[in-house]
Amino acid sequence: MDPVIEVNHLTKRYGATTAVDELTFTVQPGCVTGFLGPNGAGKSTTLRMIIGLNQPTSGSVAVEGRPFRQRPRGLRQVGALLDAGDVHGGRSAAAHLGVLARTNALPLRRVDEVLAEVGLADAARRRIGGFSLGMKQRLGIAAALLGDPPVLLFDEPLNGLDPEGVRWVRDLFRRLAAEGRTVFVSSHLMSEMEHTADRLVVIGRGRLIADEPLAAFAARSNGVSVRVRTPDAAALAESVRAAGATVTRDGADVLLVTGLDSDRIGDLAFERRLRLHELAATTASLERAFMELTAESVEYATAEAGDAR
Ligand SMILES: Nc1ncnc2c1ncn2[C@@H]1O[C@H](COP(=O)(O)OP(=O)(O)OP(=O)(O)O)[C@@H](O)[C@H]1O
Repeated sequence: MDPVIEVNHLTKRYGATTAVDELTFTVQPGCVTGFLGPNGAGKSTTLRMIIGLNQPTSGSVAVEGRPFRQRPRGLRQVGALLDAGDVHGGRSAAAHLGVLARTNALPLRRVDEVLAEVGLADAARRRIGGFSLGMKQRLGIAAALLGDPPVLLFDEPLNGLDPEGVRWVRDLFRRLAAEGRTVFVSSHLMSEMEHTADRLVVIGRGRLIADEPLAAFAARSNGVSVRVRTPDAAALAESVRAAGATVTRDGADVLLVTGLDSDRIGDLAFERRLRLHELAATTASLERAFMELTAESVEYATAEAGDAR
């Protein structure tokens, strides 16, 4: 499938600060892509350039093959939640969305539809000023959905949501992706992305660190482990060792495997007709992969700054 968002050698400088540095990646439709990086890595700046709110210093961005324009059909092409706090507190939720619908030539019935979709139907007439951060996030998501767009960008959408809200957002993103839309979601926390994203674009200091499926990202890190529960532990341990992995036994039926990803372990078990009762990359290892890889980028950036002197 053709990529929907194409970021090509994108660079943004603010004076001496290079916020985004020669970034190149693509985002595909039909899946949730996480845009991950530590604070200040350049995620918001990149998202703003994708929708034309910031101009690149150099490089380019295309959405569905050409630079994105807000008008005339912007909200029908791309919906974005960039800053949930950036709303007029004196307006009601319905009035806020009503203004957006009118100024973008969208049918007013969409206002009630999206408010219902994000669970704010009962709060439609309340002033936004009295909303919790979680409700503002829901309202921002409603605004992104207003034009029923094929492309959706969300900057830190899980901020301020309670656990029920987080689950709801994850389900919503999955559904939007299953409908064939392009869903690009930023976060600075791997723990938020590991149950949300299918693919990851990871950046550090404005530079690309990884662009791959979540499982491949986990497997790249040294020391990443996959937890396997199997009644055939001894036989499976032998097979994965033979394939080059390191195995630690954790009780009678649990193996912790490093050096092979879960896809490969599952395939090996299938080939040897060994039973798997559980197969999961461990949470800590994904977080560790992220920390290791972003730490490397920081060292790299520092070394390079030294070279330039
Ligand atoms: N308008 C601006 N003027 C000057 N510097 C800026 C501006 N916007 C961003 N920056 C700088 O660019 C870098 C990247 O910022 P950006 O907000 O894009 O990062 P981020 O990954 O979204 O981080 P966070 O998760 O903290 O929002 C930071 O060093 C930031 O201070």
